Amino acid sequence: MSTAATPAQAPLLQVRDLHAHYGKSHILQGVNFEVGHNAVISLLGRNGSGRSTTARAIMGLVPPTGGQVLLDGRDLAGQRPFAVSRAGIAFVPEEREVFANLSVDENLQMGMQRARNDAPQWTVEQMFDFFPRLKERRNTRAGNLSGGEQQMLTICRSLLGNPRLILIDEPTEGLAPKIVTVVGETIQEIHRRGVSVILIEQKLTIAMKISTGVCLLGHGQIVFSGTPDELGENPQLLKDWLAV
Ligand SMILES: Nc1ncnc2c1ncn2[C@@H]1O[C@H](COP(=O)(O)OP(=O)(O)OP(=O)(O)O)[C@@H](O)[C@H]1O
Repeated sequence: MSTAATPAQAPLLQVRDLHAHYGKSHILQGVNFEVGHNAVISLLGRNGSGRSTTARAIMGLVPPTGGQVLLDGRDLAGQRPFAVSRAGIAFVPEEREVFANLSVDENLQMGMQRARNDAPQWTVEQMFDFFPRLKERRNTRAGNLSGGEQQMLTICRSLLGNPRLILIDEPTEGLAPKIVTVVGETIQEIHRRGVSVILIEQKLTIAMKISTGVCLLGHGQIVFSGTPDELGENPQLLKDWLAV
């Protein structure tokens, strides 16, 4: 009996030679990286290195001027943000996105309604388990929440949409250390549930702890891809491309 080798599974997301401009400024100059199924990839780099622009170009919020964004082999580059989100990529932007006039509960219901057609993977009660503070404030208008609470709510609403990949831009920016830990644990739980994550993060410690892979962005290109351990063994990289 022949024992044909099983073909290796293609990555969930392949970003290939991605370019983006703001006016005449050529910000992304051929970004290449991959995100596997069930991976947490941290995108690291100095301020202004193009991490947010990479996220926005993947989401179609900045139209790419070249390259591909392949989700399971299907090119999403140049599609509208709504289509990218329907295809299974959710975005949690740095500036928290909540419906300010709706309660916490109503915001979460909105997330459920925007879920892709697959069997729902998450419930509102689970969101409250992640962030009990949101449960306490479930009847509060989202506009009256603190910045950290709004961040939690934005993550929960995105998850309820049933994404295959969630892109989170600087989730811990401006949060108290205790909340930073909770956000880190939540990302680990998202990962355990089989959803891949791209994490844009300034705090190297948390990125190194929870990521399966790290990519360093410099001058609009990926200058290093590897495991957190490989990056940790290369202090010169950290010196050259991160402010550490
Ligand atoms: N809307 C915009 N119009 C023009 N230039 C922009 C715009 N947004 C970002 N830039 C410029 O593009 C470059 C990359 O910015 P980007 O926000 O992607 O960087 P970043 O790595 O996410 O850093 P930061 O956390 O500081 O935003 C920077 O030089 C920035 O000034």
